[in-house]
Amino acid sequence: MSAVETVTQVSQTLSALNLRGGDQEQKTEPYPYANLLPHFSPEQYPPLTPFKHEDPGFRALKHADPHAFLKNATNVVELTPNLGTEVHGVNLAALDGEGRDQLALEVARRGLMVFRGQHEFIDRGPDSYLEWGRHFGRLHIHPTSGHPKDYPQVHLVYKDAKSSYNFEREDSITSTVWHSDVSYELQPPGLTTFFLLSQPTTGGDTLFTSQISTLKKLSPSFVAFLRTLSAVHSGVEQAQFSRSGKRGGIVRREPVEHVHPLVRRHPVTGEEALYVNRQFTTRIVGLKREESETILKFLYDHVDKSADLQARVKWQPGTVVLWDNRVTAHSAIVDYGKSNERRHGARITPQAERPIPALEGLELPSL
Ligand SMILES: O=C(O)CCC(=O)C(=O)O
Ligand SMILES: [Fe+2]
Repeated sequence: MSAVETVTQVSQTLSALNLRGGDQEQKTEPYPYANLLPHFSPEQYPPLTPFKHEDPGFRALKHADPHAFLKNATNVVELTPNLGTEVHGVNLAALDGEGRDQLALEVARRGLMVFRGQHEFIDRGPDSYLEWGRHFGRLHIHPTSGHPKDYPQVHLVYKDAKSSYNFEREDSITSTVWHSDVSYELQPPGLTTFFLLSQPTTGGDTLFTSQISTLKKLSPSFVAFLRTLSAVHSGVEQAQFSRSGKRGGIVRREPVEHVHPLVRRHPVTGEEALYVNRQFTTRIVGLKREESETILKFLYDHVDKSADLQARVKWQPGTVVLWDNRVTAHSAIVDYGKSNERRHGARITPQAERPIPALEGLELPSL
């Protein structure tokens, strides 16, 4: 083969490869949720201000049949005795105001609800997510997380081959971090909606636990003591994690710390729930450091190992999950890292009331 022939053959091979590359590109579908990819605007937000929260669950209490929103259900399964109901056949996108109120009440009662087949809800897009969330309360804007461009109220979780905006700890043996979302806020979230736009073939389930049941496991005299306590919840570590370059590296609102009762009462159901979590609770007010550390460690260990109080959601395309952030805790499971598949989730996070102490009149010191 002459040098010219060799060059011609090489260039033909290259153009064939290019062509194939081109073909491949044409065949690769554009990502349908590209408009919802994480965006890290450098915008700065002022501190959140207090507001009056009116819980939608109260309205449902007055309804003759608070389960009317489930009338089209084809299957309703209790995931565990302690928390979680899975529903098939109900289209969340079609729920009117009364239906949404009833949903809020049922999520308060069951802690967690999993709705399958919600493609319409998910595909309606971000304006519809905001309209949905506003029914339940003032929408929280996360101080550090990524959000779809122009929609700061939509909190995103995201991981693919190139990037990860999860709250992961490379220096830990576990990805399990039980938490109640943004509990450092003065008025942390209540009825919370979360769904995946993209998910790995396997893995990436989400764990939930009932903080009502966690409390019920403890002896009455210990619970009576816990009711007298309050604890500091801090957003400082999350902000530092972000400032260190992880999770987009943006802090849009200065981190805050607030004191909440260790045992809070749900405003609608009246149930008492443990309200501390390993991610954000830093110390119990008024106790010596060692006492605070020992009690918190005991409570976190109790949550960690109480598999009998937990439910695990396995995601399917079209799954929408709702939880009551006041009476549950949850954790992502990051077991899919090696597959390099995309996991992309969106959360709509209405804030609720300032946590109500189970012990009436409990003094909550301001920091
Ligand atoms: O990614 C998950 O499974 C849970 C994420 C999470 O904790 C949240 O969005 O609040
Ligand atoms: Fe969370």
